[in-house]
Amino acid sequence: MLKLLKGLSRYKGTIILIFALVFIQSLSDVYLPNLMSDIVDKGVVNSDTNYIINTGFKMILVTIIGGIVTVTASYFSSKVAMGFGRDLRNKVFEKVENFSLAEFNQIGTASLITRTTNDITQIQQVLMIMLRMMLYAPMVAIGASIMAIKKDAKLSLIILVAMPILIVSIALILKRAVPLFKSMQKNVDNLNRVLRENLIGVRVIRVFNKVEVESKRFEGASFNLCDVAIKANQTITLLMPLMMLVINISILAVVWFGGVRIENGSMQVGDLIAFIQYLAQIMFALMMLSMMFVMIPRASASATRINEILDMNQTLKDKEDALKETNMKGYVEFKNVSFSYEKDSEKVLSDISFISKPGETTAIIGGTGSGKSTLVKLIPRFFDTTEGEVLVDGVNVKDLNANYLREKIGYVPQKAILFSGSIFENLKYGKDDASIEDVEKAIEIAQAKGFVDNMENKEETIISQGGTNVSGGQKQRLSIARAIIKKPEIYIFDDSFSALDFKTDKELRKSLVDETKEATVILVAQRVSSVVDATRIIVLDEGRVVGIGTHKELLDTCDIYKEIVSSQLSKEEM
Ligand SMILES: Nc1ncnc2c1ncn2[C@@H]1O[C@H](COP(=O)(O)OP(=O)(O)OP(=O)(O)O)[C@@H](O)[C@H]1O
Repeated sequence: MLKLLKGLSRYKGTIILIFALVFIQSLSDVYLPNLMSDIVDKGVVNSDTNYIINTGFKMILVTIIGGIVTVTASYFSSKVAMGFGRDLRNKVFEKVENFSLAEFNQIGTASLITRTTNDITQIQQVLMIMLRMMLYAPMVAIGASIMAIKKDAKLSLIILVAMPILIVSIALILKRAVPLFKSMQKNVDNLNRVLRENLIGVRVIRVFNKVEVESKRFEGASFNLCDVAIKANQTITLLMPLMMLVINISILAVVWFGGVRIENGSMQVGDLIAFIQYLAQIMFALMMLSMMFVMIPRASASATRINEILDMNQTLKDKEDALKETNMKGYVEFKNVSFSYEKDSEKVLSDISFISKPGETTAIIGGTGSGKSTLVKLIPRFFDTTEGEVLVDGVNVKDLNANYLREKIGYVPQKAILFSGSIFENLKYGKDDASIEDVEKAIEIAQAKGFVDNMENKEETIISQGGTNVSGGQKQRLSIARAIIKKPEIYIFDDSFSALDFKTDKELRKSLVDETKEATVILVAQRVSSVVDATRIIVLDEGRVVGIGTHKELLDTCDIYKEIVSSQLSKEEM
């Protein structure tokens, strides 16, 4: 937590101001009972109305000052806490944006969302209270103790007895509550995960009639969180009655012994009234401190979770001398590349080597799970190779600046992703300064013109969140258009034509020929018709290259390719 709080340094001035205000607030709070006792002992006892009025005005003045500084301190502490939360959220977001897919896998999307929202809110809340109470509570406890001793040292022995009882009870309650609060965060994570899966998979859940099963799963996660939250809060609510009991018994003792001392003439009535107020102040200060101690461990659990993200070793970080320039354009080379998703786990790709030059199309075909998508993901460096090298323009992608590398690539993922916003905005993702003409041209090449023109607002039509208001094939064509508009040196189509009908697939490939003639095209496909014209076809089987060549060559040399082809084409077509 302390490590995170270092980020507060930019608010140093405001924090000093808050502490100064809180200092004045505590002085005014401790001073008020003293004035009260003066009114009774000097004003009421001597029937001195002037003294009562003057001191009364003084009390009003001190109260007004106290009120103003309290409100101002609250205002500034909220400002600092919210600003700090905003900075931290941005920092976490920036870090996550640069995560490799492996790091996403490691923490999980649901947990990343909880950490960026709920966990940071915990820290914000505790910070706001800390800024106000960290100084105020000890100041009031010490100030009120000194004043109480000054009023009557012997009666202060009651405080000496009550305080340890209170402190031990608080400590016992916290010992039980803190682990419960820590586990609450884990349960929030779990609830988010289940909710997210349910929202994304709602159609599948309905069609498989699993609504009830999923409701139960959600209920389970929800009840778990509820149980822990109830237990934690039940434990904490014990604090209040317990403290009130100790405070009230102490007040009773003070009134009892104070009464005896007044009768003896060793104490004045006003002092007794002030003493009771000081006692209450001390006890409430302790209560505030204990509340802070409840919140700090919960926030520190959140801080640990946030630090986990901030400290994460970014495996795909750019080297300091990463290149931002190359002599060649659009060359892709795999040199004995092997890859496994996790250390020591089975290889998903083994010993892959090939070269693809501008003007050439390299198609990758193979059964499901044979490693096709994994292979193309190594080119924009979503992952690093386990063995061997991936070279772009003759340079190992590890030595290239990531932005520079990705600027060269137009990547169309297997699962088309569109963002909420207009079609125009979505396509401009490929090129910031794209004109409407650029967009229209890209739409035409991607065979999307037909359906875009039929939409009421054409390119200005709004795509809803997750692209749910366009069909799978339309989404694919728009994401192809987004890559085309970029005019990249390297096109990567990861099974990007799978949702298109044969006719559109054919027309799209035809129109792409012209557009991509100076670029390198790497194309993953399941359909033979999509790969027959490729310069070279790589046949993958369980991560290994079992054939490489043109359609004709492979028909003669590669049995697996022959099998794939014969399952899709008639003898005449072959
Ligand atoms: N993020 C990941 N973490 C761990 N393993 C993965 C991950 N992604 C894929 N794999 C595994 O890697 C292997 C190859 O997957 P890949 O997606 O590259 O296959 P593919 O040939 O593209 O399949 P498909 O044609 O079905 O899309 C599979 O066995 C898969 O289980």
